[in-house]
Amino acid sequence: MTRTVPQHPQPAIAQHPTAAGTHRPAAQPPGLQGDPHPHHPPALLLDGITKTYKSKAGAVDALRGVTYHFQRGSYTAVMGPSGSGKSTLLQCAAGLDKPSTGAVVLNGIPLHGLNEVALTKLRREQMGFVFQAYNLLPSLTVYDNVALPLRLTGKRPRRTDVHDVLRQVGLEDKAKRRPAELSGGQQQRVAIARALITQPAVFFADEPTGALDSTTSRQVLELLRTATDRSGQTVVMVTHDPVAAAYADRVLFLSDGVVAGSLDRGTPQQIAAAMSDLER
Ligand SMILES: Nc1ncnc2c1ncn2[C@@H]1O[C@H](COP(=O)(O)OP(=O)(O)OP(=O)(O)O)[C@@H](O)[C@H]1O
Repeated sequence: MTRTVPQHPQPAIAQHPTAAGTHRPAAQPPGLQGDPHPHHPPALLLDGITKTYKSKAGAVDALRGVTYHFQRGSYTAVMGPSGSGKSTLLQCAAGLDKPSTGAVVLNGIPLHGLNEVALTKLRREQMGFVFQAYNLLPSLTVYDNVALPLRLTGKRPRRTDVHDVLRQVGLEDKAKRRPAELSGGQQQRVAIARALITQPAVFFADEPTGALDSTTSRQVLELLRTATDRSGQTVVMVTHDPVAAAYADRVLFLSDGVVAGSLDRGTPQQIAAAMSDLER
């Protein structure tokens, strides 16, 4: 894939003309649809997804037609103003919520064709989750927290595999501790080890560094970077932080429920400038 680094003060992102100030579902131009590959299915395909939340206060169109190909081994940050649909996109992409229309296809498997049991199985086997709340089980040791996803899929975790992922996140010596005995950054690294153990095709990360200081944030972001560079895994990460987003190959900007633009290999400064253009 050719990467271009736009030089500010040129426009940092190519904005889609219908993205702002309109509530019509907008067909995205091909340039904003990721990188369709003629021979390999993308790790994750969002195909024209919309999401409308209905409540007593009325309907909210959180996503208004998003088509995007996340290629295998890519690391994509999703950014956008508050309320632009980032969390909704992640929830739909990970099968935690259903789009109102459109399809989500993971490794060639359409999620809408699966019942709850099959969806849960696919999620456990092919997706890894790293969220701001670490969601570790407090009564289990670090070792058992990391081994849990394998146990849930009925596999017997091999000690060497658990120790191997703990070593990757630099916590081999903490295997017998409980989460409450670790710092926030260490807990997040346990959460990453737990996501790594099943070797998922796609990692979904929602503000993974939101609660961390800059040193531990860097460690966590580098671990996700390594997952793509060494193992060809795919990362989709929602973040508000331009420094975190700069670890990605590409930043995808959402605005008002549509893809408003993208920026490849941007520096934190370029990403921040693009964000403020979007919020203007
Ligand atoms: N369960 C829900 N019921 C009704 N409306 C919702 C629900 N969840 C989200 N929304 C609305 O959908 C829109 C998109 O929300 P979403 O949480 O996806 O945005 P976001 O970009 O992740 O925002 P933030 O950066 O503030 O977390 C917002 O207008 C929000 O109010």
